[in-house]
Amino acid sequence: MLETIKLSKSFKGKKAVQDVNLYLDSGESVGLLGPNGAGKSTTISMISSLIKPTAGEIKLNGVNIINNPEQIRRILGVVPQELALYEALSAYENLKFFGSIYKIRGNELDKSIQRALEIVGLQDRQKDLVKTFSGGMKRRVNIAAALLHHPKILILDEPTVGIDPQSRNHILETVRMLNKNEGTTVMYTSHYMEEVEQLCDRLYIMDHGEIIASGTKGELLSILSTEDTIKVQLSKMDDRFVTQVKSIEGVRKVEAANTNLKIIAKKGINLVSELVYLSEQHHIQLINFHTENPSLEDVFLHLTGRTLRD
Ligand SMILES: Nc1ncnc2c1ncn2[C@@H]1O[C@H](COP(=O)(O)OP(=O)(O)OP(=O)(O)O)[C@@H](O)[C@H]1O
Repeated sequence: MLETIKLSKSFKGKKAVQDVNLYLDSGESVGLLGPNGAGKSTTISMISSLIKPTAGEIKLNGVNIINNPEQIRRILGVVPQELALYEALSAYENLKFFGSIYKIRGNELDKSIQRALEIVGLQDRQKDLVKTFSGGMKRRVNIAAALLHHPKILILDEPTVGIDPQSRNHILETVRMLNKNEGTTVMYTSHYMEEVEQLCDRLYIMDHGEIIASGTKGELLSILSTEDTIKVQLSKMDDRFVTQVKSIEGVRKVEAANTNLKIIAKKGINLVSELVYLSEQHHIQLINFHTENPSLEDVFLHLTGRTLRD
């Protein structure tokens, strides 16, 4: 349905997005995951025709639409990261304004607004001024605005950043419902691994402007099929101990937080005896020790050497 080929963008010579190839099939829910500054918003802005790529193509059903953005605007709903609402107007009035941008008018506009408000669960607050809304409710109005023209594809740019858990769950539920029940194709960017795990059939992992991995959750996890993730709780933390753990043969990464260690190591190495030996030397007790199934966070750590929120 939608495809980017070697999509790239530089700002004043600095590369923000480079050679991004991704596709979106009809009815899919696809996640774009990456830390701050990875290039997610820039990629989405190019797909939404808000900014022009420096190079590359964006194809809608096989046709390059970079110089013909009207085609994609008709079928695309975009929920940007920044809120774009008039605080002094009611939710209904805000949506009326957005509807006029899409050139929807009269009875049809009213029906579209009521449907969108129902989807985001704000029908009973439609007459209230936006300035009385919580951050999460404002974001839900933003989502409603993107739904007014019944888009086939919905792109959401980190829609749950900085909002209360209740609104967050509401938004996740709304996106899931639109995708599963209404057949809306979804592209969802986030740096919350658990959100894309819950919502998305397929993922792209982005870092420093490039796609560094893609696939279903299972496919991405299989990248780590040669590694174990071991969590250890210590009686106290000691930097010299951590340094020595890092140097054990087969240990690939060690993360320390408070008195806990997360160790990623080659499958099959005898880590227990090494840890027991080192902990005795440093007068540290091993309080707890268990091997975990790897998560997508671990895949990201493996690929980049950093955690998603570094
Ligand atoms: N208008 C701009 N002018 C200059 N540099 C920009 C502009 N927009 C983005 N960048 C740079 O491009 C890179 C990618 O930014 P982008 O906002 O796309 O990342 P992101 O993955 O969406 O991060 P975030 O989660 O923080 O929004 C960053 O280094 C950013 O500073």
